Amino acid sequence: MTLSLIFDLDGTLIDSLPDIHAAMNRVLVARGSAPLSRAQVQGFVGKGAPNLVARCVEAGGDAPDGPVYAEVLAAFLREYEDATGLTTLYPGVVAALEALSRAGYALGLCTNKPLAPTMAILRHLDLARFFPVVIGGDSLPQKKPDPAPLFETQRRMGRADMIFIGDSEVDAATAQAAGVPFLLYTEGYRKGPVDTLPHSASFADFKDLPGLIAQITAPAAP
Ligand SMILES: O=C(O)COP(=O)(O)O
Ligand SMILES: [Mg+2]
Repeated sequence: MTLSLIFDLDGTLIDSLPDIHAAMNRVLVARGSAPLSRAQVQGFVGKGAPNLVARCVEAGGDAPDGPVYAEVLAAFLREYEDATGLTTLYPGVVAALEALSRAGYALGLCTNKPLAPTMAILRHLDLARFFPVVIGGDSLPQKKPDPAPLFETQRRMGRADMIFIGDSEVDAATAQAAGVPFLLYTEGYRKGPVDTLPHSASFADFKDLPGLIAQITAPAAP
């Protein structure tokens, strides 16, 4: 078995939005700015913490690249680094990861979330044991949708082929740029309809994932 299964994190394995939203609002309110709604913050998740902060600062009427941005980014990274209490696993994730590792697939993680909070949440939810290779949003100069983080995850895993599994437009674009199959989890933070994202197959329940992967990797009938 030479296949790597590389997973996105936010909106794919975990519902981290409640912690991201709460941490961001603690920072904004402490500065005297208005808090943002959960829907607003959800719309800004996917391209990493610097983009999230730029969009939140902009929503409050400040320049997305000025001194307010720099202060809010530093404060958010501090505030979010170990914010795990409101984050939950999507149903069936652990059983699916156990089944896939038992089946011999190598599992890796490629997220735009910075590495420190990524490792904190993986440990908190006991997911770290599944992922010997983890690439975060600040591990390389490039972030998804640049394919470089995906290729680096695969390189460190030392396997020839990969399937990428994620929830968002950014993940679909990353897989497309890398030229690899993409499985779309439909219950995460996607912005548009499922059929607007290029994908090989989609699933709404992790109990269906092992079967879907077996189907995709099965040799074609003669
Ligand atoms: O932190 C983000 O913006 C998104 O993280 P993800 O790549 O795990 O979805
Ligand atoms: Mg995601």
